[in-house]
Amino acid sequence: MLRAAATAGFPARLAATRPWAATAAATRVGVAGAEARSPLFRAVRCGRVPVPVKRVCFCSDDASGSGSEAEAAEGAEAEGGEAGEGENASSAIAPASLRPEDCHTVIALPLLQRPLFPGFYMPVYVKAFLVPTAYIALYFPQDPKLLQALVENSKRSGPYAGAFLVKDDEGTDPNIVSNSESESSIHDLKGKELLKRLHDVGTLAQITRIQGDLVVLVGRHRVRITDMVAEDPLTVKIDHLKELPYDKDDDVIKATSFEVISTLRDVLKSNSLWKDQVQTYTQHMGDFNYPRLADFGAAISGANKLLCQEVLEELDVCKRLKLTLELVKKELEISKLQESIAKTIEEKITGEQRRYLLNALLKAIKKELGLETDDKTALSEKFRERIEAKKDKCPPDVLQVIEEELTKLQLLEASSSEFSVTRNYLDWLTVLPWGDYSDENFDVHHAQCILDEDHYGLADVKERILEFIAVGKLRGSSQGKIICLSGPPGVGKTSIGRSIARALSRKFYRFSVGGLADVAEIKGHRRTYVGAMPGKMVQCLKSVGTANPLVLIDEIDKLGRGHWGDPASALLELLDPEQNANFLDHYLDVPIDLSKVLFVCTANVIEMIPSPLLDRMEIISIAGYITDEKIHIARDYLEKNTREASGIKPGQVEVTDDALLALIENYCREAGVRNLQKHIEKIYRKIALKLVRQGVSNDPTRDITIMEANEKPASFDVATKLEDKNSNNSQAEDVSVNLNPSDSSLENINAVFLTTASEIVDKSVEKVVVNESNLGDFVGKPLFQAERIYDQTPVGVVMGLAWNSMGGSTLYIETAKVEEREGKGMLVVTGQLGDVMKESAQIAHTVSRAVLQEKEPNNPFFAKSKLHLHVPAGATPKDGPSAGCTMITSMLSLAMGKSVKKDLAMTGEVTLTGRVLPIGGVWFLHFFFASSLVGIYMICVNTLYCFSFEISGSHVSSK
Ligand SMILES: Nc1ncnc2c1ncn2[C@@H]1O[C@H](COP(=O)(O)OP(=O)(O)OP(=O)(O)O)[C@@H](O)[C@H]1O
Repeated sequence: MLRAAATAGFPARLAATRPWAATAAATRVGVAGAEARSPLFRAVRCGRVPVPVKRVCFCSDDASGSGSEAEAAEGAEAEGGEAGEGENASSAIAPASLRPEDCHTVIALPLLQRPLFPGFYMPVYVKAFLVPTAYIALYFPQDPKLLQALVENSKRSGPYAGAFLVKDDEGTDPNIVSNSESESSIHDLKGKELLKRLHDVGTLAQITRIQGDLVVLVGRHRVRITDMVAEDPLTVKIDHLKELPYDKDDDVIKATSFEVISTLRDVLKSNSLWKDQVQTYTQHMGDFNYPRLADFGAAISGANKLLCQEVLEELDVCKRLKLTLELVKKELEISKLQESIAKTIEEKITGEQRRYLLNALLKAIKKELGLETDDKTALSEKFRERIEAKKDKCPPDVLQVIEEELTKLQLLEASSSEFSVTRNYLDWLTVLPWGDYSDENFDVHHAQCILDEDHYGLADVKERILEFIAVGKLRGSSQGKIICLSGPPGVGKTSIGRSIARALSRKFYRFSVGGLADVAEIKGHRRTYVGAMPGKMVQCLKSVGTANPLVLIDEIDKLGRGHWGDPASALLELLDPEQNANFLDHYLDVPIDLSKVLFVCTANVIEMIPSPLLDRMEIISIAGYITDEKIHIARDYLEKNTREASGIKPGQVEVTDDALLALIENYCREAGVRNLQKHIEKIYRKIALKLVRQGVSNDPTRDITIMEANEKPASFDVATKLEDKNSNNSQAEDVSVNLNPSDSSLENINAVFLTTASEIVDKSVEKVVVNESNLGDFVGKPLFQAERIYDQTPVGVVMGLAWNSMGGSTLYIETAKVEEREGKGMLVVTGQLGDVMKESAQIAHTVSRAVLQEKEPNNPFFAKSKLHLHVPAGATPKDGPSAGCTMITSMLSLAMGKSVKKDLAMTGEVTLTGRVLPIGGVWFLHFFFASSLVGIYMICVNTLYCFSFEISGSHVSSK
């Protein structure tokens, strides 16, 4: 098997990619002084063509004919001797007795990778077994017979063989390194088949040594195969080829050779690898001549084998030089590319290294100058500084924990995960406002002002808050209390919480517990968890920076029921004044005093608040607003805020009282004012668009522009302008006309002018008026229609009151007689009534009968009449017992033939004995009905009434 001679000291990689390099390494001899001796090397290094000097050449030189055979043999022996130093001397080849020119029959050696050039060495291995690695099977087939024949042949007739490049299989890319498969296939070929695969032109190679399976060849001159003599090993007849005669002084040849040398020199400059090779080769090159230069260039280039074979086959020296020039030029390009790649990579590496070094240097310098300590020390110092300021107020056990953690921090590796856990823990511990309380303001008048400033009405609520402040003033400190504001959405619970904080000069923090299911949100995670965080209360203290803030816990009635513990119980610990002086957060692991925190909770429905929590709270109910209050809130608070927020000036818009009333009655009937606020915002957005479309800009810079225009010394025809401004409102900027620099009373004129200009700006805008008639343009069609369907309620029809999701509404209860006959007394009900309401209707029927019996004992109406009771809006399901008294009144009205007052509505459950039960949420209904239907009275309040009915004139009503 065949192996490249990648000898020690020469990288195998290089041997694989540049066979000539491997050759050089295998044949390296002492090169000291070679550079100085070699004319070609000097030529290449200096860029000048040296004068050809006759000298003894290492190998035969057919082209120049210089050097005797004896000398060549001597050189070969010297080489062989040196290379084989310390090895078996019997393996050395005896000096050739036969002159190369006399050698006409040679063993043909197939070369797979590159042709052998005259004057160059090529080591080959001839092995009897297959080496599976393609990369070392470079030059020679494995063939025991061949090796034997070569040895015998060299002893018998002379140490010569023919080295011929193998042709590629058809369709094979010559640029792709052949694999061991194709190599092994060539070794299977014998005789003519092998001959067919060889290039005709090759090199007569002198076998300088055979040592074991290593055969060292040196190229002598070109030969051509003429015939086959023997098949195994393949022996061929050859013709000796000589270069065509050429003129040494021919300009083209000279110029081409100069260019080759100059290119070689350039390559040499950029490629240090080449320098080595050139040194090695040039010392054995012998005299300089053109054909040798061409061979040299081609041989050391990394060109593919076909291009090299082309050079080998070319006998015209000038053409050969040109071919070589192409190859070395390509080599130069590759060399440049190599250089740039190397440079880029080097830059990248050195850039990073440089930055690293500079950073390290900078750190060291800063440390040396005391400008910066290392990370750990800096951190510790930061934490110590923070806690130093609070040392007096901070509880001793907390100080001890901090100290321990700081010591631990110093011992930990900065890159360890525990370091970051400790650092975060210390960060939280030191940032909390230990014992840091804000000064409270117990001025009742001041608080009253603030509460009135922020909210209209709510007298009870404000009174309760003032009481709380008064107690705080007398005690000297306000105790941590839990106030719970309950009421429908949008009645101002959250905003009152904010106002209380402002009134007391406490910091305000709000968090919602609606849907909160994880106890860790309140109590924090244990520090051992990845990404652990303290609970909401600790976060609150960090964010407000004082230990006595007002904390608003929103939507407490919507607290979730968690899988990870019970949030309600956790909240209990937080809110309970008995427990919260030592509130323990899982993350912080040291007790925090929350007893000075004022907790305000909000809830829509207090029934939904867990009872242990409710037990500890002081409930303040906010019922909702009646129409009158809503108008005030809308006018004085919502409209004002919205106008400012939308950048509209007060003079540019007017929303009439009618419009506000219509808005409240037909669009925003709910208890709160959030929806009303949204509608007002909608109106103002539309007005803003309208104003901008009219070309209005409330940008203050426009006024300044006008003022600047007036600062010029100029006179102004005020009378004319005043006339003009009324006739043309869009000319605010055109006021600097009729300027007369000679006018003496400029100041006065300018003053008038400024007033005029601002008036023009104001007057140029058409005021937008929103009234009842155009309200629909701003907020769309009304959502609610008037519920009154009778101007005068007929006999058997009574207005009732009902509760719904919007708060409440009125509904009519109608009773009609279907037929009257003896024994037909019965009741039919319709109107999607639920079971409770149906039962209520039956009760009403019985009670009515009893009442009529009592009032008009002779009236047989109920005994004889089949009645139909209907509650209109049949598509809406209705249920509940509270329509009892309304139904009785309706039936009695029919029975007695007397109508009910038109402005009378009622509600209340009636027992079978005729007693009216208290109604839940009467206050609620009161507000709605009083706000929506003027003149309707409620007859049932929270006290227990005995049912009676009154007939006044032609009317009937219950009492
Ligand atoms: N009496 C009032 N005077 C002035 N503005 C009020 C009044 N009541 C409510 N508002 C305003 O109504 C808006 C809604 O109030 P807020 O958000 O406090 O309602 P809420 O009761 O907390 O509602 P929810 O239960 O949905 O949280 C706020 O802009 C608030 O300023």
